[in-house]
Amino acid sequence: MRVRGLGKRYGALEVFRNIDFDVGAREIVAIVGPSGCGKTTLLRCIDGLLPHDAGEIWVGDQRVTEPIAGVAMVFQHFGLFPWKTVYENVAYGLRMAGAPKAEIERKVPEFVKLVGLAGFEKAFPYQMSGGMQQRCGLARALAVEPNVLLMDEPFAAVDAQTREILQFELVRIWEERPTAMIFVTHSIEEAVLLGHRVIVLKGRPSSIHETITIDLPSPRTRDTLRHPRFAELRERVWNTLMREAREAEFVLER
Ligand SMILES: Nc1ncnc2c1ncn2[C@@H]1O[C@H](COP(=O)(O)OP(=O)(O)OP(=O)(O)O)[C@@H](O)[C@H]1O
Repeated sequence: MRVRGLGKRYGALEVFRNIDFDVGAREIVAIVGPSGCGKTTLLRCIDGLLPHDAGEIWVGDQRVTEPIAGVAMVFQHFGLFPWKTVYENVAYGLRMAGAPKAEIERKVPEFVKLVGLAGFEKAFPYQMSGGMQQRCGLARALAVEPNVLLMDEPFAAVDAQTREILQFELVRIWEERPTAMIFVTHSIEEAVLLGHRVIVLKGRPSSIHETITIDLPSPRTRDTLRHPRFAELRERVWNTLMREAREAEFVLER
């Protein structure tokens, strides 16, 4: 997918401008930036949920001007229907995409299993931990087999231990089902651990300040965290961000 010259404003507030980047079909691009720089807004534009004011978004040969089937989103607060079971939540995305009944019946168990929720098909969100709910959110997004998967701080609402488990689960799942992925996070460590490239947004209105290639071996594992290059790259992103953060007096999670 590609984004060219993208700009967005909310009335008088210009959020970002001149955003240009590509995401390869098997690439994870992480986006970091100070709070309020427009990361969620950018994802919602790419999802077609929000109109953009300038530029273009292309998924394959399809221009995004409204929600399209090839793009799926995983939300920070899971975005599950509380009155629907795991099975029904995962089926929902497929139903919305117009999938026939037989396909839904085949795919839901497949993707529930892929995210490690087999046996929980009949559970409701309130009966599950945050981590399990996010696995369900991931299954729902993946079941439509999107060309682009958008992740908006997907692990921010779970505890630190669960977050670490889910990060490596995501690596495992992505290795099985690679897609283009845009991963928004406040955590520099998470961006470097998961991303093949990290985009740093800055300024008001924000734009891309730097794109850092994460040349760490894949698949990423817990050993990646101890790789000397990991520390170097984390410092590089940190320094880039903190320079901006100090200027703007933002506080960032390291
Ligand atoms: N619907 C809206 N109407 C008006 N302004 C908005 C709206 N949504 C967001 N904003 C503003 O646009 C800017 C970007 O918001 P956005 O949530 O995209 O930033 P973010 O980088 O995702 O923030 P955070 O890291 O805190 O989640 C902020 O100044 C925010 O207050």
